[in-house]
Amino acid sequence: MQENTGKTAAEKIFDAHRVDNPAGDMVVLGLDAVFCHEITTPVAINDLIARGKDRVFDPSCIMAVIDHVTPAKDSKTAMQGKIMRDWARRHHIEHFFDIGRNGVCHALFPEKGFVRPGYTIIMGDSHTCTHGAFGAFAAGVGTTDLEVGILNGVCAFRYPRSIKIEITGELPDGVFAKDVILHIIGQIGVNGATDCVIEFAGPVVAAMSMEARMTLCNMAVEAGATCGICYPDMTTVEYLWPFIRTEYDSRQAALENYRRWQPDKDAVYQQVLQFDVTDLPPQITYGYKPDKVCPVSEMQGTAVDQIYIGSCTNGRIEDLRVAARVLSGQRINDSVRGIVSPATPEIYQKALDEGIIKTFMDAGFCVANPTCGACLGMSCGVIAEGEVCASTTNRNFYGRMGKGGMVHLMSPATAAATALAGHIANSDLYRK
Ligand SMILES: CC(C)[C@H](C(=O)O)[C@@H](O)C(=O)O
Ligand code: SF4
Repeated sequence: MQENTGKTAAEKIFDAHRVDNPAGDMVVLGLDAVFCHEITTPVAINDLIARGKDRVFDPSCIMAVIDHVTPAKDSKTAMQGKIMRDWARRHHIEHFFDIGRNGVCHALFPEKGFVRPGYTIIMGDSHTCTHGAFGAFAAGVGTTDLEVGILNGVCAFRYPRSIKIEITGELPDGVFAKDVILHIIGQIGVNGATDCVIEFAGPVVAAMSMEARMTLCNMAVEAGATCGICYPDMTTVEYLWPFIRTEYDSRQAALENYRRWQPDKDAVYQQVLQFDVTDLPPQITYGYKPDKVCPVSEMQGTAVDQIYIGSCTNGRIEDLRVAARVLSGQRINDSVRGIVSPATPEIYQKALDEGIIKTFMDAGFCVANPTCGACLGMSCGVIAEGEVCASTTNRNFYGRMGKGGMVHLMSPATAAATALAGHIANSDLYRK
């Protein structure tokens, strides 16, 4: 622990939330929120019940959703939903999102205003790092930590080491946050940031929307990071304003307050890396690990069977807008099938209002309800053995979207262009 130097963003959050220092560099943090979904939470709930500890530390700090397989596809997933539902009712968990109001957790919870700069958040889900886009420390945890979090509102972590990644230059047309993060992971590798917090800094991040920052932070875990963090600024305040307007006299006042979660100038990093994205072409994965990354042009013409647009990485309204721009007025190739799943009901509604759903349907896409489903090969678009899916998701492990299937990760623009061509292709939004 550094005592006499400036602090990183994560160090500031840790120092403000420390409730105990059990041993060595372990720190027990007080939690601002515990997020829950129906795949990992029922295991924790059942264990707490078995141990006679069926309690929650503060129902107002628990946000829960049924999102991974919804509507349920079989008796097992129906039971997982039921356990969540009964638990939420029993403990008066108000922020519980069931069918009709449910969407992919990492898109839904920010949209509901549950994340704030400086917050500490845990969830039994590896992409909890997404919420660091707001300047929070948000980390995926296992069942034991989740149980302790639910019961006592605390979680033990090692005092964080941070890597600062400065993204400079200017993003070319048709190149997006997804291309940037794929490129970074391709360069630093799947272990490049193991057990570290990545701070995403620099002018390109400062110019990004909250949606784009979430895409960036979402894949921090694919480089091994505990969390990705973007610095809270006016973009953050603007996004949160509907939820915080009663707390602050002005946006400026909110910003002044949130600035304390930015790192100090003399903070000490394990590593500082720079990426100039001015000449970055659209990126794609070619193997079974997210660091097998190359320019889309190198994969041009590769056959695919299915195109999937959705997930906590790229199922937000901006993503659907970009894909719809590429598809506009055209039909996808007869040789492929397209599936789009807007990540939340609010995104779905916006996409309807803006005519985006019509664009997708006219193009020949199947519009699925908001759910993780196909992303982890559980429902709504599982691929067959030997099939290939062009996907806007975050994981390309062997069989991820279906046993024996292959996944290529890419941006929504590339996915839409691939759907039109019937094989991997750059979108015409990319002009170089
Ligand atoms: C089901 C859940 C535990 C899992 C995760 O933690 O990441 C899922 O969301 C995924 O993306 O594979
Ligand atoms: S959308 Fe995919 S990566 Fe994101 S939480 Fe769901 S299953 Fe995990």
